[in-house]
Amino acid sequence: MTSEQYLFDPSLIPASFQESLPAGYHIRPLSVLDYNRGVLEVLAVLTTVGPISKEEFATQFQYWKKQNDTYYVIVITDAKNQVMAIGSVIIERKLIHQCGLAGHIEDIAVASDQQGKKLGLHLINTLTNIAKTAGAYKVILDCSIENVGFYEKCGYKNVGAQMKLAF
Ligand SMILES: CC(=O)SCCNC(=O)CCNC(=O)[C@H](O)C(C)(C)COP(=O)(O)OP(=O)(O)OC[C@H]1O[C@@H](n2cnc3c(N)ncnc32)[C@H](O)[C@@H]1OP(=O)(O)O
Repeated sequence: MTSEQYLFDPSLIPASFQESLPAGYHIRPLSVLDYNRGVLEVLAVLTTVGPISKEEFATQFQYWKKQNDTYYVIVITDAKNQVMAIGSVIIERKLIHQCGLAGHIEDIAVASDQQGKKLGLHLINTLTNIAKTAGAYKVILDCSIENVGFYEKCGYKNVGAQMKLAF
């Protein structure tokens, strides 16, 4: 039997983050097998996902995996290993701050029927810790006005404006 392929080493998520989750839930790196565990359906609570084949999912997963130390996508699963929540932090390598690292939190989604159980808070705490452990000097994110209160509960501060040019 081959072992499951994760996006990054699961030991980068400290046991204490696991232990503080509500009973029956598990937090771990994205797996290539999560395609069949509802990961795209969870992301659809955030925005349009579009049709993505199993092959396209695997290709994206392998691309992320090859960019070592850059893409950290985590999921929270239930007791049946079905995906209930997902989030990412991308580690940017800068020139400023002496070639400093900045974490960018992206694409946070908790399944509609799982919201309000602190899964979002656990995602953000875990992603923030991953960025800190990687050596980032800051973590930033964009969100709607409606979600500012959530991120404040996670310890983040509202410090500016978001600019966008959509194509
Ligand atoms: C960078 C980005 O991706 S921004 C996009 C974020 N994602 C979305 O908007 C998709 C749809 N929404 C969701 O997936 C979820 O509702 C999330 C991620 C916003 C929140 O996740 P949840 O698991 O429901 O929140 P969680 O239970 O962890 O809440 C933690 C605290 O924040 C509060 N909170 C949750 N959502 C909000 C909100 N929109 N505004 C104000 N406070 C909030 C909760 O009441 C809780 O407070 P408490 O500690 O006083 O009880």
